[in-house]
Amino acid sequence: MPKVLISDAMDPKAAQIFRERGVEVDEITGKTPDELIAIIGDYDGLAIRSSTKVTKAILAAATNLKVIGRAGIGVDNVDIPAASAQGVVVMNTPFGNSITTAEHAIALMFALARQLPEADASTQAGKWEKNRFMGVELTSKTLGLIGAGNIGSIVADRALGLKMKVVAFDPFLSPERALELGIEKVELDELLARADFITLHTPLTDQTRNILSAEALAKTKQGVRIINCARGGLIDEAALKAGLDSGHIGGAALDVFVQEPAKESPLFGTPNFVSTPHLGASTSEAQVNVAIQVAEQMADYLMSGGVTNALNVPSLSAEEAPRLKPYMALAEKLGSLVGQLTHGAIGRISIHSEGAAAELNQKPMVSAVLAGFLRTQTDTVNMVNAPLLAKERGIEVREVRTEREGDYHTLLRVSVKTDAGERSVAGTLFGPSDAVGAAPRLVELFGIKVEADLAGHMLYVVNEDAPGFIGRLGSLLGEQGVNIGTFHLGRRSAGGEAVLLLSVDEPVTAELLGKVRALAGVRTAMGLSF
Ligand SMILES: NC(=O)C1=CN([C@@H]2O[C@H](COP(=O)(O)OP(=O)(O)OC[C@H]3O[C@@H](n4cnc5c(N)ncnc54)[C@H](O)[C@@H]3O)[C@@H](O)[C@H]2O)C=CC1
Ligand SMILES: O=C(O)CCC(=O)C(=O)O
Repeated sequence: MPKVLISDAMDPKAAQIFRERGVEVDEITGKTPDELIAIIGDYDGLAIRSSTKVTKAILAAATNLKVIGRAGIGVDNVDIPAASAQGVVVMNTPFGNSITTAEHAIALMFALARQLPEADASTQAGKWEKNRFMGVELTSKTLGLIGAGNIGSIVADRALGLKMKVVAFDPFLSPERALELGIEKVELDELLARADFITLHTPLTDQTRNILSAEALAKTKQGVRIINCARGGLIDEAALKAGLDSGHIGGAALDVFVQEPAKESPLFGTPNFVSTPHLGASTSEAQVNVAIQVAEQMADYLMSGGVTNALNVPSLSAEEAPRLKPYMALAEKLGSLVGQLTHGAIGRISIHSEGAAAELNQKPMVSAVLAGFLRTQTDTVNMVNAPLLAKERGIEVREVRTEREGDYHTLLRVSVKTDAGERSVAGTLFGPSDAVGAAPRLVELFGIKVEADLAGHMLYVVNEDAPGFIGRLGSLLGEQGVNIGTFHLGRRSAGGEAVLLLSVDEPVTAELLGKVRALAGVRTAMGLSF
């Protein structure tokens, strides 16, 4: 039974769903990195929010880990390249807390417009300072949106409802989408010059880090009010403090900080500064949503191989997974076969699906071919890191589909291009037509028709097609005490090149290969394993 660790506070629904789905679950929160390193080796899955930092060191200790599930959106607390290199799937729940976070941004905008936190503190201190707290209306003001994705577009919708004008800077926002949202797409400098309020809704990336730098803040309108419910690091906090102190910035509200938890900050105590402790996603509705979603996604993956909302591997629904399973087995075997039979640098791998195979999700099959191929070179490859490793090795990967059926109802062909030219192998599935339960079968090897199961240990021989050869080989194997399980034969033309694929009970030894190669008519002989 797979085992999951929930290492951050999460709605109890998550643990309930894991158990209902047959996944064992431990909830152990508040561990230090070293304490986590000591226990993580026991788990197949790790469910987190933002507190657990999944570093390289933690991943190195996570020898059984298959999936990390983030109950939320931002995954900047996970070392995704390290997870991918280790073959660990990283998933998030992209929509479960968007409304809640957008509402928090709107709440903070109101808090700034009417100085609510300071007015509250003053009133409860018995001061009744009616003249001190003069606010501004939101109606007709311009809201500058940096990032108009899921959360940004909900903020825009709410702001339009408040009769604000919304301008947005987002290089990936299409003009059609801007029109649909009823907002104006602008460049960053124009947004800075026009906005009365600025709200940030981008991930923290190399491009967005310090997007509100000292220089950018200097371009903002006098009295601008700034809200950040996305990530610390998007705003230069020292420059923000200087802008608030000088009065150029009329107010700032931060839910997120460069250093979290933010137990101290030069910004604390600054007039017109409002803060919350990364509460953007903290509503009961959002927490139930993300807990249910993360547990369902992780359980799907651990129990049936379904992949949803993964950031480092193509999606594969739990319904698709059983249909694709035999194809992935076929793809992996074909990849492994070409990997074992090909020597020298590979420039390109092409994966061509024909007939029924072409109607399926190709990405998992491509990953399986690459994993099978690369496993002949490295032990640390799997479906998750195979595309990455192929890229690192400079292998171009091509995907071709032909929906029309050829000789077979369904076919996968894997071709590799090396300095010596391009060669291909092809396989099909035998068995039920919906593929569930069907068995992989090799049908073509380097242009020669041959029918073989690729399983266990095999002897591969290329020889000249001449009378007596099979007898000589059979006698040799008998003398060497090698038991033949299955025997498959194919030839390019009568008297031309022939291939033999024999399944044998034990791995083919170097000594046996030497003797086979010494037989008259043998061009190549190799041992294969699947
Ligand atoms: N405070 C909190 O508790 C929460 C914070 N978040 C944060 O909010 C962020 C946004 O979430 P979503 O809207 O769901 O993400 P999203 O991926 O739907 O939207 C992000 C938008 O940022 C845009 N973007 C990317 N690079 C940009 C750049 N250089 N300049 C301008 N725009 C750029 C993208 O095109 C995209 O439209 C998350 O990455 C997460 O860090 C999310 C949930 C809760
Ligand atoms: O889990 C949380 O409280 C934080 C949510 C968040 O920052 C996110 O989903 O990106």
